This record gives sequence, structure tokens and C-alpha cells, in this order.
Amino acid sequence: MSLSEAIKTNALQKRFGKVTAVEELSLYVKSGELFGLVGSDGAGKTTTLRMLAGIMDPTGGEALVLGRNMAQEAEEVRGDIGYMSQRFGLYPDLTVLENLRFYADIHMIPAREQGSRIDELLGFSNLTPFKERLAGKLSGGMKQKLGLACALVHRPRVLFLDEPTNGVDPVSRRDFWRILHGLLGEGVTILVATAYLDEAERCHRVGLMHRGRLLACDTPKGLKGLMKGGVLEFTTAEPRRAVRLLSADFPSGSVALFGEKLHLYYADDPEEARERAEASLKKAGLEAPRVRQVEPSLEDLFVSLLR
Ligand SMILES: Nc1ncnc2c1ncn2[C@@H]1O[C@H](COP(=O)(O)OP(=O)(O)OP(=O)(O)O)[C@@H](O)[C@H]1O
Repeated sequence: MSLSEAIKTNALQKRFGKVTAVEELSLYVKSGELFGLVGSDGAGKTTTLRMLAGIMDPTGGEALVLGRNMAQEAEEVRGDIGYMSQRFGLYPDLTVLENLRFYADIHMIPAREQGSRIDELLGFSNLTPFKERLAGKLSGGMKQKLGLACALVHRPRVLFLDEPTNGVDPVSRRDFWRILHGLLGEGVTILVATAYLDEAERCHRVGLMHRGRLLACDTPKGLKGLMKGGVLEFTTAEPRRAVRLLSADFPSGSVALFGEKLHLYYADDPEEARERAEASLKKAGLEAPRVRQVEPSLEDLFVSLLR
């Protein structure tokens, strides 16, 4: 493992009886990098993070953090790792400040250092005005920021975040990502699991996971370059009906709904795809759609890879 690789997995595997949660997973995260592990529910992200954080042993392969094999040497690097799990343990009947002090005590931060560290964490997470509020009375976005602040109390060099913005409103999500980018300035290496592909776009590199395996891994730009053909976006008055109609005429997985817009993935000839789609909609009596060629997003790539 090169020193510049803060995190590395080699053919990592986890089986629970007959269920394979993670299979042949090999990836690396460079020191100071923000890496997104993306996949839908059940893809194996949480299991991967647990093995990397040293709280679950693999059934095969290895998980290395700062050069240490987490199945055998987790204690050597425990103090360098921050881990925010999906149900991060905040105490709802303690205040924001008390939660931070609690985690500072667990990590044995000396009392004389706690004050300044906690002030710093309250400051960058914008929680200073709420420090006396009970954690249970915080908004969803604030709870997640407090969870992050608690995971950072001991100044970890490597941070694992498991779907930290799940169910959080878009403004708070943006705020949370602003904080993550700020941490990069301090040299922290971050591996974040997320089901949101727009968040993955903010990462330096992204691994797309599906059914325990890594389908692809690259920069967001590099990943989009993997897409064969391109994307036509259709705006119609009846998008759901249009999807049903086109799904019958085009290969499986070529059509997807993005909000109220329909995306059609073509392999080589956009004009042919467009004409065929328009004819099919017209035949069913749908008014003519507005069609434009769009740059593929990571979501487009993911949908088309799963095809
Ligand atoms: N302790 C366990 N015992 C049995 N099966 C498990 C266990 N933990 C996870 N699994 C299974 O392993 C697979 C991967 O789960 P995992 O939680 O790692 O996925 P995920 O990508 O994090 O999804 P989610 O966002 O839903 O947590 C799933 O099929 C899950 O049911």
C-alpha cells in the first residue's frame, strides 16, 4: 500500500450466510481525497464502511486504513478514524454541548483542550447559537451536523460517513457538503457513502456499487465518459405515459424518468432515436414533446450501466 493511499481494500468480501453483501471489492482512496461510494439500498455500502472502520471482520480479502489491516490492527489507528454511522448515537436528552463533551470524554480529550476544540467544532458547523438546545429538539440537518462534529472531536485523519444527509432538506445538504469541503483543507481523507448521485458529483472520485460489487470507479467526469452514446431529454405533458410507451419500443433500461423529464439513452444515432420516439408518442396521441440533447449526469450513467 502506497503511503499516499489512506484507504485501500483488496478483494474485500463479506458474506452473511447465503447473502453476499460485499464481493471482490478493490478500491483505494488517496490521502486528502473525497471519495463517494454510491449505490442504492442494499448495495453493500454500510457493510464496506463497517469493515473499514474495523467494527466488522471480512469473510475474505482485506480492508486497510493508513496501512493497517483493520481485521488485525484496528487498535493502532482507531484514534485516527472518525466514523459517522447511519444511526449515529446522539443523546436526545443531552444538549448539543453535552453531546460534544460526551464524545470528547470517550476519546479521552484532556479537559483543558476540550473547550477550544468544541468551540471550533460548534463554529464550523454553525451550531454555536444552538449549543444549549437538546439534541432531540434539533432539525434533521442540524442533528447530522452535530453527528459530524462529534465524529470529528478527536481530529481524525480519515473520516467514514454513512449516508450522512439521508432525509435532510436540500439547503442543509448543501451546507453539510460545504463543511466536508472545508475539512479537505485540513487534510482529512473522506469516504462518504451516499445514495444521492448529485452528491457524488461533488466528490473527487466515485465508486458505483451494485449488489456488493464495484461497477465502475473514476472521477465524475471519467465515469460519464464511460457512457456509450448519449442522452435525449423529452419534456412532455404526460411524462409517465410517455415512459410506458417508449419502454415498449426501446431496449430495456433505455428510458428513465428524472422528475418530470424523460431521458432516452441512445447507443449511436440521436436522430434515429429521436424520430422513432416522436413517432411512437404521436401514434399514441401524445402532443409533440420538446426534445434536447443533454450532457449525461452520473445518474444517467448509473441507470445505463445497470441496463
Ligand atoms: N448483519 C447482517 N446479516 C444479514 N444480512 C445483512 C447484514 N447486514 C447487511 N446484510 C445484507 O447485506 C446486503 C448489503 O447491505 P448494506 O447495509 O451493506 O447495504 P447498503 O448499501 O448500505 O444499503 P442501506 O443504505 O440500505 O444500508 C443487504 O442485502 C443486507 O440485507
